[in-house]
Parts: sequence; structure tokens; C-alpha cells
Amino acid sequence: MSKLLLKIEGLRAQIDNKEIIKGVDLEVHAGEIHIIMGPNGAGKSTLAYTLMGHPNYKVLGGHAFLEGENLLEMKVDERARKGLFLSFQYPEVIPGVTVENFLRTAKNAVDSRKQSIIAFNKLLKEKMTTLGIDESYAKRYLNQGFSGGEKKKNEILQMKVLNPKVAILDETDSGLDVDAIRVVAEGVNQFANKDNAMIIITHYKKLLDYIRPDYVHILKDGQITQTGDIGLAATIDEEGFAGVNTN
Ligand SMILES: Nc1ncnc2c1ncn2[C@@H]1O[C@H](COP(=O)(O)OP(=O)(O)OP(=O)(O)O)[C@@H](O)[C@H]1O
Repeated sequence: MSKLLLKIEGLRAQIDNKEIIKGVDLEVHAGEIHIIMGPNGAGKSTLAYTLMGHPNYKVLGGHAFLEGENLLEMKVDERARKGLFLSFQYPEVIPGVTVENFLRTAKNAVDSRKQSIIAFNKLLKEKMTTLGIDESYAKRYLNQGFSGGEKKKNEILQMKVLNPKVAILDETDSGLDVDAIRVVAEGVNQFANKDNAMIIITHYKKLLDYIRPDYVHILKDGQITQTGDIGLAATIDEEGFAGVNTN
């Protein structure tokens, strides 16, 4: 079996004094794509934020290891440097900061080896070309006036530039149209390789028309209640979460 990148054991977490994550176990190996689905309010985003170390989310118990290292003891920037990436459901608008500057700063923050501006610009141009993004986009202020689809492209561009070991994409409730879903799917397919892994939180069965996940998990009331393959997503699509056996 390929390398174990992320191991989560009995993770419990709270927000606003309310326990939301109630014992999550998950193992993610290199080369795998995991989908997490679940009803609204089940705790999917909370799980992602807890793993990334968002200060509002308090860990109550359990463990999480990134390539064998204790993730929960690391500061947020350390988690990013060690190769964890989270795309935000609602990316922030940052007026005055261009896409190019933002990405270069982020890249230098996560990489131990600093890149020259020329080398970075070459990398950025290459990644933008693979995503079909016009060059002028790099000079725009981050997320300012971006359409939903452009925000998604930017999120995928960030992932490709930062090149994390484990990328968590939170697509929940983000109102993606079919084109934006394709952007995410193409980005996922271009990015996925035998050395990295992805966890994709989604309500969109449509996304699974374009990508081949290894596992589909259902998160319900703060726990993973069922794990299956793509057939599980089809069952949810047809019968809703009430239709799947979650015992
Ligand atoms: N900042 C917050 N303050 C208080 N409660 C919160 C906060 N963030 C999330 N919650 C609560 O935690 C629970 C889980 O929310 P979360 O966003 O993780 O669910 P989700 O499964 O991602 O849902 P959705 O599919 O609707 O995005 C919800 O009851 C929500 O109201």
C-alpha cells in the first residue's frame, strides 16, 4: 500500500462551546482521492478547519498525523509548510494585493527554498496556462470582482502553485455552476498524482461525473457513518442521506 499521508483518529472538536466533530477516523494514502458528503450542518467544514488549525475550532480529543507528525501540535503556517492545504469555501477579497503577489508570498512562506521572481513567474504562467487562465488575471486584485467560476480557478491555481501533499477542497454550498464544477474537476485531475492526496467536501454528485474518487465517506452528526465507492454517491443522489444505511 502507498504511503500514509494523513491519519485521523477519534478526532473531536468544538466551535462556540458545541461539540461538532464527535470522533472521526480517517486514513488517507498517497495517490488517493476521498470525497466527503453529508447533510448541511454535519460538520464537514468544521472538520476541514480543525485539521487546518483555525483558532476558533477547539480540539477536544483524538489525534491527527501528517506523514507521521503530530498535526494538532503544529501552528497553522507549519501545517501549510508540511504540505496541508485548505481551499476556503468563501475566499476573501483582498483589495490592493494582486493574485501574483499573493501567490508568490504564499509560495515563499510554504517552501523552504525561496524562488526568484523570474522562476516564480515562470511557474505561475505555466500553471495558469494549464488552467486556461488569461495572463492578465495575475495582475488583478485577489478575488475582487471575481465571478464564482474565477474564484474557483484561483483556488485551484493556488493548489497547483503551492503543490501540497494533502489538499482539502471545501466545495460545500458554494453555488457552483456546471462550468465551475468542471474547473474544479479538471484542476483535481491535473493535480492528482501518486505522491499526493485530496479530500473533497462536496454536495455535488455532478463533480463525480468528472473525477474518479477512491472513497466516498458520509459525515453525519460529526462522525463518518459510512464509507463506500462512487456508488454510494449515486445512492445519496437518488435517495438522499436518509436512504443510505448509516449504522
Ligand atoms: N463559527 C461558528 N459559530 C457557531 N457555530 C458554528 C460556527 N461554524 C459552524 N458552526 C456550527 O457547526 C455545525 C457544523 O457546521 P459545518 O459548517 O461544519 O457543517 P457542514 O457539514 O460543512 O454544512 P454545510 O453542508 O451546510 O456546509 C453547524 O451546526 C453550524 O451552525
